[in-house]
Amino acid sequence: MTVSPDIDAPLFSGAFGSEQLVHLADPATGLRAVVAIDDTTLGPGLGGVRMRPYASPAAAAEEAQRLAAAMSLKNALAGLPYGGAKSVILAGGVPSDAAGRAALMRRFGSFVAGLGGRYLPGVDMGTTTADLDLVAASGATVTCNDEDPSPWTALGVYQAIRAAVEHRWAADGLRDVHVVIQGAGHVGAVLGELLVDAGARITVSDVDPGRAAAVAERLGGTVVAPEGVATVECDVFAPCAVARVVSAATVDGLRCGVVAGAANDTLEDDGLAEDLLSAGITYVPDFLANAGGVIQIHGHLEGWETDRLVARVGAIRDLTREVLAAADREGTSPLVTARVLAQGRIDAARR
Ligand SMILES: NC(=O)c1ccc[n+]([C@@H]2O[C@H](COP(=O)([O-])OP(=O)(O)OC[C@H]3O[C@@H](n4cnc5c(N)ncnc54)[C@H](O)[C@@H]3O)[C@@H](O)[C@H]2O)c1
Repeated sequence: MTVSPDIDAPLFSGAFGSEQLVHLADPATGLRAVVAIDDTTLGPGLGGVRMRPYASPAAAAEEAQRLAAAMSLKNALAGLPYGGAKSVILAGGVPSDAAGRAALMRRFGSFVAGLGGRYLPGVDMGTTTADLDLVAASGATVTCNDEDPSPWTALGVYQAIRAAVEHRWAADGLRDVHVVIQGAGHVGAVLGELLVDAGARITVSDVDPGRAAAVAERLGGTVVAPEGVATVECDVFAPCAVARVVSAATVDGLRCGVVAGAANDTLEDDGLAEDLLSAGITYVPDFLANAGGVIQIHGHLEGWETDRLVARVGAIRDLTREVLAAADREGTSPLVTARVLAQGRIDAARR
């Protein structure tokens, strides 16, 4: 039998890396989307809907898969009953008018409903709670609600920073600790408040200079230009803006003792965790530090009181301490330790 090269050729490197990879297309509304369900061992795949331009459909699928895999680790490490998933909508085909966008979101919702609850979508970069209401109107179960999870994400990052500072310098609290916050948005601005309330000193950077200035003025911090943010001498660098801030090009320029922030995909590749270790920089894995938002989503679905939510998000501090101590003992990077812990929980549930 001859196999057609077209059939035999791999689609792209990670084509079979997810439990389920679904390509959605609806020419009538302009919808082109990919849903990556990474793993549902612990429960339905929880993860946001991202909408942005992609260079190619393969690039969109690869991003969905990579982000979905990170969601599996995040949910498992946080002890939540969810697997990991993510979807991306290719912005190139999305109509610019409100009615066209609404029709596309409804169609996306009907596709997601057809997955039978295996995927629980929420808000992510480029989508809003209004979009997700339309997705829900088509029968899909969605996880977002009117409460913005960002303050809870900020609280989790704050707890991770506290733990990392205590671990790194055997310090008691954050008094006079200098934290550089990249991104004065929903998470960064609240994180700044928590840090300053705890006695820390902050430097803020944002590509929107007005936003950085407003936060710095309100909290008594200073502003640094976006180009220079990663090389400021400080105790803690907190990336709360874009992905892949720590890269082969930037890692040698870092002048901090700790990297801990909200941005997903902080490291350009996993090997950089070893470089940070060799440079004596304590790295808190992003999927550990930024889990406050998914904990809030779960708490909302379960009807938790605020006290319970504060305690669960606060537990990120203990977990960070455990991960950093175990990494030291094992002589590995915290990324490896956190990943092994999260994967171990998934594997144990699978048995
Ligand atoms: N919001 C959440 O609950 C949550 C949860 C998990 C992870 N995250 C991640 O945390 C990060 C921040 O989330 P957010 O909700 O605060 O986003 P946001 O859009 O509200 O804020 C991001 C800010 O970063 C700024 N920015 C963009 N590029 C920049 C650059 N190169 N240098 C400096 N500033 C830059 C933007 O102008 C904006 O003010 C994102 O990477 C997001 O994926 C957020």
